Amino acid sequence: MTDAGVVGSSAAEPTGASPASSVPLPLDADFFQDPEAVYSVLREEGPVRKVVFPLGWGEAWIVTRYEEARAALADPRLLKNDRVAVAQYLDPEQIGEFRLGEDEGLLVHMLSSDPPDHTRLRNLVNKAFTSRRVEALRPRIEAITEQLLDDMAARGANGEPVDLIDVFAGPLPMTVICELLGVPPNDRDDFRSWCTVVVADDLTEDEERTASAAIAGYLRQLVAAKRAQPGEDLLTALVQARDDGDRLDETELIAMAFLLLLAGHETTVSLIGNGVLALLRNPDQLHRLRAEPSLIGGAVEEFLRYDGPLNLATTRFTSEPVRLGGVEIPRGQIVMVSLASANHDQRRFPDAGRLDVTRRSSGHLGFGHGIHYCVGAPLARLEGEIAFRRILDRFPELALAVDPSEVRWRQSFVFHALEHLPVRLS
Ligand code: HEM
Repeated sequence: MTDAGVVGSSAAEPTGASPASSVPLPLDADFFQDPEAVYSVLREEGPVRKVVFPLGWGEAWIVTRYEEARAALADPRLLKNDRVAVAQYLDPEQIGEFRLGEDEGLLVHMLSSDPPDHTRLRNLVNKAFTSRRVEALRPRIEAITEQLLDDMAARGANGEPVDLIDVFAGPLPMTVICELLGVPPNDRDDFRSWCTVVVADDLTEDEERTASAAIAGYLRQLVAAKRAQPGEDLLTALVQARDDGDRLDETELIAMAFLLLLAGHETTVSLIGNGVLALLRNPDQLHRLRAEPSLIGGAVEEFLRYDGPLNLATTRFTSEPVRLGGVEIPRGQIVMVSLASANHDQRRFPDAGRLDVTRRSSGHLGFGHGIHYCVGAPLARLEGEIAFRRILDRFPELALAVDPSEVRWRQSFVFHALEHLPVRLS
């Protein structure tokens, strides 16, 4: 990587380079602590520009303004299926590092499919995540929340610091999605640790293959167990859909389970963690929310906009030249849409850098947009609403247990997630 035109190694300096000449994107330790410092520069330069990702990921186009990001997410010329892309127009070298779990078939899921496969796969689970079906989970989610907060209270008694991610924000969504899919309690820790490995950005090929093989092997066994002994869970329903008809094949079934489990917990952890941190850093907003709990639903949307769990949307490829915000992206290019940047675009959200729990944040891109819009959004919203309501109610003296500058973000291009969130309850 050269120094020429580095965006944001001093993030304040615009590059002046044309959108078609690539500049290295400084996704270094500083970036993860404050992505907005880089995005604000990129956004002012233009809506779209070509960049080089570190760690040998190669070149891609990054979309940073709201209008263009929304348009890109809904553009049918931007495809998701990299197997088709490689077969038809993409240099396999180009996307080497943008793949995950390919050898094990974990990738043949809806989020890396295009219509008609995407439509077929999504239709199999759409119904399980409608607002009405999800609302039926409320009592169970409340019970899990209460139990976890009891544990947290016990650990935090006498003013001891507790890690909110470890004891609450992590286990809540993991327990909910595992119960929904029918993953036995004893297997959950293993699954979570494989997932943590598989989503890391700096894996060697060997590490990635080992983690993907462990996940795929485990899920194959789980599917076999559901066949032998059907349950009342979503995975059993998917196994039956596979066996009763021709609606998905065995590899797609495993990949679907992987996607739902991974997407179902990796992100919601950060809705809770990032949201609690945002409130603790903005005491006026915390007071407002405590005084008016009816604002919590809207506040969850604002957390998703202000410091959402995903930095970038997943990889897309141009199947033909695409003009976006006046910039021509040639055919066969990788396009990364920055959800975090779009959600901070002043053109769409005035005073975007300010947390405002009364803001009308609808239209934010935290759950994506277009046909891949998050299928689990109703579940994530419900978990978020319950989590914030109960945390604020039970811990009126909740405070950060470290200086705000000591809070560290995980080094991940895609996820915007805290490593830990040490808090005191009293
Ligand atoms: C706050 C929590 C969550 C956030 C911020 C989030 C965000 C997103 C985003 C941005 C996308 C689109 C990615 C893209 O277009 O590249 C997506 C897709 C998806 N999400 Fe979520 N998600 C969350 C929770 C969940 C949960 C709880 C589930 C549960 C099953 C889930 C399942 C999925 C699935 C299956 C897709 C793929 C949809 C498709 O391709 O049609 N997500 N999510």
